[in-house]
Amino acid sequence: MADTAQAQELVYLVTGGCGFLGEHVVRMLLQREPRLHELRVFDLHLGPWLEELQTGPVQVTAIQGDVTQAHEVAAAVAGAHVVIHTAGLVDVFGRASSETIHEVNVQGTQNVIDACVQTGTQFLVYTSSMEVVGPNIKGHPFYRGDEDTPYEAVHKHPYPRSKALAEQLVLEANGRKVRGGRPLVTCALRPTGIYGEGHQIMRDIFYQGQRLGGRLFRAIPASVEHGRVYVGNVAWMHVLVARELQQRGALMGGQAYFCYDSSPYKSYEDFNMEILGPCGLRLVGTRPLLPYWLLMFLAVLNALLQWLLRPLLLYAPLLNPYTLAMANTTFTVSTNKAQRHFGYEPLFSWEDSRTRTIGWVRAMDGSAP
Ligand SMILES: NC(=O)C1=CN([C@@H]2O[C@H](COP(=O)(O)OP(=O)(O)OC[C@H]3O[C@@H](n4cnc5c(N)ncnc54)[C@H](O)[C@@H]3O)[C@@H](O)[C@H]2O)C=CC1
Ligand SMILES: C[C@H](CCCC(C)(C)O)[C@H]1CC[C@H]2[C@@H]3[C@H](O)CC4=CC(=O)CC[C@]4(C)[C@H]3CC[C@]12C
Repeated sequence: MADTAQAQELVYLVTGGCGFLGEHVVRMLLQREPRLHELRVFDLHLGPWLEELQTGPVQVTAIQGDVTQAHEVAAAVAGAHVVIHTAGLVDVFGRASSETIHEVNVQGTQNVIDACVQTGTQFLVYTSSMEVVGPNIKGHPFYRGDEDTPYEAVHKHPYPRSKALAEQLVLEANGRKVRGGRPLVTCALRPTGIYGEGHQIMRDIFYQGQRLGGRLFRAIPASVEHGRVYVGNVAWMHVLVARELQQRGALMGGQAYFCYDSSPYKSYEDFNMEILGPCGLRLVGTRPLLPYWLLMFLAVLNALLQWLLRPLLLYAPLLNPYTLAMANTTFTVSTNKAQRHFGYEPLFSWEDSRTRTIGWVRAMDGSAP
């Protein structure tokens, strides 16, 4: 818990604070932000675990609310010094309509910016995504790139399009005068594929492997590298950015930073096996068992089935043309911008990150739905 010897004066708001990343940000703030007086956790769905946080020295205020409702956002933001905006609709599987994704990710973000301006909150950290850059639908590799690497970003899918628009809104809002006359200071963090305790897709793939008798079948060439970053390090980066933005606004305001750590560069499936292998799963095949054209055919079939079945039920498998293209395109980051601008070093080594995630998966063993 926070070091109570330091003055506890700050009020933070975390939107989406009950999500996968949001929960880690909330817990990290309580452990590593000694100046915290009140932590507001805003989410559409509040988690029961918030109850156990009420006993510490920091006042934890749970706010059930919707970022698409401007008045709810303004009420939550009023009086906060810092907003960490992680709330978002993460959907690349066709569960939600493109209008809903836009409403939550873009209009929701605009509401957060407006609320900061109206109520006088000066510091805003936005959880963006690697997807604001790529991979693009042309399959161009982004190999060990940084924030300045030129890349043809083409956003056809509603999720990356919404994240790119929202990031642009946040970065362009830097410098706007908030109530009281001070400038708004904003920045954006761009995680690559996050993994760690609570990762829903890892959970789904683990259960899928168990149903298949402890096996997964290789679909992606091992040569395709996919950037991954541990959730604890992403949360730590948010805490650090929020703190340093208050001191180094001139340097950091209006900037975007990739989230990175020492997790190895591997294909999506080989990386998952670093975690799922020690949990009893095996990846069958050194090469994809099905040719790419057949996988694409199945992906298109899934998309067609999704469309046909929509009036009756929601069919949203992992494989669709977009996820196949993503998994098949190299996208890895190599940068030290966060270290240069605000002294970021990963809090968790790769070994720690892996061990913690393996422990979480093992604890699920036997509880398959
Ligand atoms: N999971 C990943 O690999 C990556 C995630 N991100 C970004 O990180 C952020 C958090 O993502 P995750 O934790 O993975 O997703 P998540 O789905 O676990 O968390 C999102 C949270 O936002 C809340 N939320 C959704 N709509 C809301 C609304 N209208 N009003 C209030 N709250 C709402 C949800 O209830 C949920 O608790 C998102 O902005 C996402 O775009 C970025 C890069 C990678
Ligand atoms: C689900 C995909 C893997 C499917 C493998 C297949 C086709 C054989 O069944 C995942 C591959 C890449 C993932 C995405 C990537 O890590 C970047 C992301 C960033 C975000 O902001 C949100 C999550 C995601 C879109 C992530 C989603 C799962 C994959 C598409």
